[in-house]
Amino acid sequence: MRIALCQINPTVGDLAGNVERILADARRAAEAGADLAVFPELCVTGYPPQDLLDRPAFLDDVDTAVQHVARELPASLGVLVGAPVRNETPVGKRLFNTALLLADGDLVDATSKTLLPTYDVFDEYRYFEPCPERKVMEWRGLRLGVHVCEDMWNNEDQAPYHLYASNPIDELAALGIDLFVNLSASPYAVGKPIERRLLIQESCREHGVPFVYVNQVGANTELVFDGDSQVQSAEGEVLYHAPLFEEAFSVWDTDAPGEPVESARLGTEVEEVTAQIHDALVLGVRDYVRKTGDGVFEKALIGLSGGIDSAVTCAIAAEALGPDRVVGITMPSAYSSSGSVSDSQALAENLGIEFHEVAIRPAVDAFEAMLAPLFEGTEEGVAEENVQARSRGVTLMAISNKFGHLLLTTGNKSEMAVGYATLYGDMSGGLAVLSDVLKTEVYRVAEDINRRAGREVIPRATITKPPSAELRPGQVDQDSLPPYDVLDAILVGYVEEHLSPEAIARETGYELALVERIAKMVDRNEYKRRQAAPGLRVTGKAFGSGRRLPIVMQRTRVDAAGHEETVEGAPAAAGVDA
Ligand SMILES: Nc1ncnc2c1ncn2[C@@H]1O[C@H](COP(=O)(O)OP(=O)(O)OC[C@H]2O[C@@H]([n+]3cccc(C(=O)O)c3)[C@H](O)[C@@H]2O)[C@@H](O)[C@H]1O
Ligand SMILES: Nc1ncnc2c1ncn2[C@@H]1O[C@H](COP(=O)(O)OP(=O)(O)OP(=O)(O)O)[C@@H](O)[C@H]1O
Ligand SMILES: NC(=O)CC[C@H](N)C(=O)O
Repeated sequence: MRIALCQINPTVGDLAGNVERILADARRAAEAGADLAVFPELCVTGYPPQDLLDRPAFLDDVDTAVQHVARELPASLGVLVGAPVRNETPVGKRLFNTALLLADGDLVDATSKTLLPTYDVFDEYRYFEPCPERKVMEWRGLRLGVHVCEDMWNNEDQAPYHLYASNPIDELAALGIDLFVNLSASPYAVGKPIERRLLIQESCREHGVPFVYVNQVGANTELVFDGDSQVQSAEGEVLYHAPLFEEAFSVWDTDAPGEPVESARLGTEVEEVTAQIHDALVLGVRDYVRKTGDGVFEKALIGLSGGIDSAVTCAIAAEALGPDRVVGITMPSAYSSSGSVSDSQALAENLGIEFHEVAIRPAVDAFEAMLAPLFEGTEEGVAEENVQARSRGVTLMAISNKFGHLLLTTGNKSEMAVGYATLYGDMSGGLAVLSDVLKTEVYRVAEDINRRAGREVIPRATITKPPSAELRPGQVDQDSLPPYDVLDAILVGYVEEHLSPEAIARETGYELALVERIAKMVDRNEYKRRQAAPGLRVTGKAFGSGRRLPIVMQRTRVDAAGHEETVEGAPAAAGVDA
């Protein structure tokens, strides 16, 4: 049997567009002599459809879209597509997350997802009822073990579960199948390609059954899907591997399976991981701009400080959209270094983007004069510093409003973790490009950008200067933060691995007092992150919908002797110098 792997990029809610994409690949599959075309999980709606699934009219439209796909398919081609299907019984959640086998105008067979991920960014049990039974789909004489995404992920590393009670892979194999077929919508995170590779390999080897895996590609809001569709032999050798971060189409023949191919871009080396992060961010920006509204965003807008974060954000935007669709604005204040303008200008020239200078001094002076009577007798401090960041925010949002540009925010994960950003200042904007990229990784992405270009795109001075908010004379980030390699190691433990300060101090060897101070900053700045622009997720634990912590909390505990101990307080107002 010839099987087409259709790694398409659906847009959430775009039923007409998604149907068109499915039919285009179905026609291609038929032309290539395929018997079956496999598409990703929920490809008719795009993943994740979230609460669109609560709208009856949307579900009616999905049914119509599926019928249309079936009707318009090339004759005798079978397609496996993912769509939500109503649960007609009166018990349980109202929908199933289903893989539909369509051919010749009809629904031939269907099977639904059993393991519904409900952790991190996934919320499937909110909508779907788990499928209680396993079945084999027969097509063109082959017994197919069709299942949906998480159904193949019954491994102990899946937070926050131990093993699921059911194991669809083992259960399908026990029914006697010729081939596993997985329809996925599995977002990228550092480490994911290698994890998938090994998981599929384990299933193949354990059961002696080959595996066809088809994943969605493209970005939908914060999630970036890398694709990574593949075929593995019964021995767990890779026979086909789709390119990451782009649409792909390929036909694989079960009767002529071919030789093992090179395992490319697994992300086992640091440079590979950095390159993957870079590609994920580029795709994330491109698809956000392309898929939001009615193509409202002709251009992206970035405040250029001469620093590393705005430079990397800008270079990614230029790659995603083309340099003619990116606008950089430098906005010097009284405390800006001369490099803030010249390095920004050099970056703009290197990228070939539109570039303007708007001095914020008149605005800052005006605010100071306006507030002088009220602030009389007080010491200068964060309030005055933040007026600068906010004057820049107002300026950028004015430009955004006037020309309809999308303002990109530049804060990285390290800064967003500890609240090192100004609300309604540099946090103004619609999409946070780097908010899941630690500062130490931002430097690696900058080097990667220059390496790929084979020239200096990000100016060397931008990479080597000490990071500074430039909100007061001589300020550098390290006045109030530990060096970024130290900070990032602590943040990985606290944010990504959920470790206690004590465990982090033990593991890293850093002083407990330092680790506790950072942990406290992370906790206290939850309110800021809740108001932040959505960010592109590239790690297993990003700020955003996959990390839900209370804003209002007091962390206390009782020691063994029954005494109350304050662990971390969360007073009503706290800046970064907690
Ligand atoms: N729990 C809570 N719930 C709701 N609101 C809360 C709150 N705690 C404080 N607030 C409010 O938040 C305000 C404080 O937040 P905010 O006004 O942003 O100000 P804040 O966090 O105090 O200051 C911003 C800090 O970020 C640094 N910064 C700024 C800009 C760029 C960079 C950089 O290098 O990238 C660094 C800057 O040096 C400064 O230390 C308080 O005045 C209060 O109104
Ligand atoms: N002089 C400036 N001109 C234009 N934009 C600025 C300027 N200063 C700050 N910004 C904007 O505010 C963001 C936060 O800047 P800041 O310099 O305070 O911190 P940062 O996190 O070190 O960022 P960067 O590495 O980009 O400098 C910048 O990324 C930039 O978008
Ligand atoms: N859509 C899904 O079921 C995704 C969950 C899965 N573990 C993944 O990320 O690959």
